[in-house]
Amino acid sequence: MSADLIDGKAFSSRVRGLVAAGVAELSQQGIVPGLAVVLVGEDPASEVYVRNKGIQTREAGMNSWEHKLPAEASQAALMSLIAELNADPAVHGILVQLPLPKHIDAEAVINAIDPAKDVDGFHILNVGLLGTGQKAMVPCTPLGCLMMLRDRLGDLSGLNAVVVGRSNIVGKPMAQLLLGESCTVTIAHSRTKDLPAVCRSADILVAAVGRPRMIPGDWIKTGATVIDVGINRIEDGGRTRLVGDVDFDSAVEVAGAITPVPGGVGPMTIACLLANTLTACCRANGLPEPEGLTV
Ligand SMILES: Nc1nc(=O)c2c([nH]1)NC[C@@H]1CN(c3ccc(C(=O)N[C@@H](CCC(=O)O)C(=O)O)cc3)C=[N+]21
Repeated sequence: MSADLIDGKAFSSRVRGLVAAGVAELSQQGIVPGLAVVLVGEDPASEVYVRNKGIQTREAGMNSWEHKLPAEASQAALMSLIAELNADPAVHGILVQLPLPKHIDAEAVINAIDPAKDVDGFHILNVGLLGTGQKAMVPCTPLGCLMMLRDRLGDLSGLNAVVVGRSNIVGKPMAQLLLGESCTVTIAHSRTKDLPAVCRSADILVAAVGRPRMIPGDWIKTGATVIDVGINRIEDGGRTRLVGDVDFDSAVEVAGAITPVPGGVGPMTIACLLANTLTACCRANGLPEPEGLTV
């Protein structure tokens, strides 16, 4: 048996099409959504990623700004940039690329962002809104995963969902979203007892641990839907390539459906960033929210 592939690349291009249509509608009222991305320091991988975001933002018809600060930039300099972006009515979304250099208090920076412009959904206000089932800005990666799950499975209620990984960025918000869909949710992590057995109980398995190919096929229930959030760069015969947290070759034999890496969750993350920027812009202007792009 071989699992169906959940094509995140194709799905993300549909999402970006919906965003572009929403942006075009807004433009008739003279409104252009804008996303500001802040990058501190010069990590080559981050720069590639930030450049891709900029390209896709402009392709959707939105304004895009990149603010690059040197690695040694002070906390105060970063805070004053955030204050400027908060006050700028042309900026509807603010993303501060993580991780930040060690001398910067990342929590303080994130919580200084206007929650209405927090398109990453990392501000404590948005975390609390999501946790209490209220309208929030939802973190992009979990939002993209949920879109793919709904598309594949329709109603998720009553399904056993296991999220492996408890990060604030993916694991915890993913679990909240699945609970909101009435799944029975387990958050597993490095201290979980008998992780293989816990994973085998999952109808929906979301892997977000950041350890290359950690989850083999024999941890997966036959027919399960597997969402692989991991994007790990590994050495393979002198070359580097990307692999997920799931051992794709063995998992594909057991799962009912699985996201590949690359071409799965990654492209959906960027598409959802654009979706959140459109949503933030609509809310800022008191307009109805785009359909199919929010939870
Ligand atoms: N505040 C903040 N928000 C983020 O959302 C955020 C961040 N900081 N810091 C870095 C991580 C990383 N991240 C990725 C998104 C898409 C791909 C992506 O599209 N990957 C392609 C492969 C790209 C390649 O070939 O390298 C894929 O999976 O198909 C990768 C990585 C968002 N992040």
